[in-house]
Amino acid sequence: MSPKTLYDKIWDAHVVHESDDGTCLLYIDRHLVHEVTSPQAFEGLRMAGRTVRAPEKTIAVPDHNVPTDPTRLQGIRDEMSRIQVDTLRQNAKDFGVEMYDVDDVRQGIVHIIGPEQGWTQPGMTIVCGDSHTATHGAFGALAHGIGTSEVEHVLATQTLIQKKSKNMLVRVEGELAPGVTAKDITLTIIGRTGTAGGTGHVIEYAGSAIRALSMEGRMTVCNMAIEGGARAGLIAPDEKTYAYVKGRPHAPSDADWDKAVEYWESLKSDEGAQYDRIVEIDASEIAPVVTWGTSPEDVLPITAAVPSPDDFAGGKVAAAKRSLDYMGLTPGQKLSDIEIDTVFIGSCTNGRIEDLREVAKIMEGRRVKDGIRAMIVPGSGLVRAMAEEEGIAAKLQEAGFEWRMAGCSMCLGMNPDQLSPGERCASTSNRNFEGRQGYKGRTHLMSPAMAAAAAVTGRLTDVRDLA
Ligand SMILES: CC(C)[C@H](C(=O)O)[C@@H](O)C(=O)O
Ligand code: SF4
Repeated sequence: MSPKTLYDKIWDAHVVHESDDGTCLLYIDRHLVHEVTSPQAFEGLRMAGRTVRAPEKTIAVPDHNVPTDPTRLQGIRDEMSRIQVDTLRQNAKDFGVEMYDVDDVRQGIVHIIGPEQGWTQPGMTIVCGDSHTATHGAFGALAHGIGTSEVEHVLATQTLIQKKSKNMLVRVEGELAPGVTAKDITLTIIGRTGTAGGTGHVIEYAGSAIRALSMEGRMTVCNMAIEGGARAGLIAPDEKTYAYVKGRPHAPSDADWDKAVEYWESLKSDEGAQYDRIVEIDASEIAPVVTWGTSPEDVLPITAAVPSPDDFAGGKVAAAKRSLDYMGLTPGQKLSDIEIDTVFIGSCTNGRIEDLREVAKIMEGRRVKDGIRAMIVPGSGLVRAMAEEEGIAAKLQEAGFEWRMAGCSMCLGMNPDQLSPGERCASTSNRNFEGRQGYKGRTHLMSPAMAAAAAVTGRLTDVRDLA
């Protein structure tokens, strides 16, 4: 048998049928559903008189539209958002799908609660009507973002029609320098390969720097695979993965656990497996980075200066000009001189407990600069509860942060947490597109540590320089 990649193995284990043109029907192990991309899918089922094929493998949670202040418990004021969340509630009830509602401590961003509740496990196929489903790949699960018509197909059949992607390997070897985190790794990769670098591929992240990351860090890396153009991101499971999954509400237990681990042990790319593309990165060369433009590939070390359109070629010249204009930046300006108005810590990229601990560590003995709006939005009710129990929440509030309830929040402008026109934000989220965080809002992507440093000084700041 020829050597297989991790992607090949999970793929092969889930093919139900293959057509002559290579189109496959894949069995889906887990289906995560949120309020934005599911209403028409459930409506389609209803009109066709169908049921949900495997409600026990389906879980619903509202996250994008929910306000993150406690008033949401009295009902959502915005009509569109209220209708979407009410519709999810009704659909979950009608079709027998479990839902973590806004008053449930398990509620949170769909990609945070999947792993947290043990729904996400190695070797599984996982889908969600959301592009950042790639996050779950950190467990060695094949996790695809899908569209609403596919959501309907999966609800009805528990299968997905897919063509196999190519294999891409991103190997990050060596040790990270102090102040450099998983977010810097994933942004640096996209800076290097571009937002189209992974097109048509599933990326497997490997190498000693990836192995050294916690599960939280690995989720941060896989979360942004989609920003690098890939169909999914994957990391082979290991002892850290098993330790994270073990004991979670939906994880296998007792004899099932042993059987599961035995299978998970086989989920590694074989020696000699072929990749269509290989990218190698030296971890020791990665710096704390920020984005300067309106694409996640616009990445530079914080020690650099704002580029000039002349630094680019082809279509990128005009794109850079437009970006700089939108971002209100001048070529040659030092990145660390850029003043910010807002700091957002949260999202499915960096809203986990480890991220909040990192921020708390940086804020030790420091305060949010006067006049800066800084908010922390835990990725789930459980992350929030854990941070409160550990005393992190109180410390961060004392340091000047707002402490919110779980949701996508300011990661995208679908709920009340938004930037005003022209406002500039140091953000731990994953997209810096025009208007992403609010009309004419300006986003700089970075790690939680770097966002905390920006909160202290009121400008983009090298976390290594904090006095
Ligand atoms: C609203 C949803 C469909 C969207 C996605 O697919 O990613 C959102 O989560 C995002 O991050 O832009
Ligand atoms: S936190 Fe942001 S990126 Fe993640 S699912 Fe929500 S809107 Fe999408």
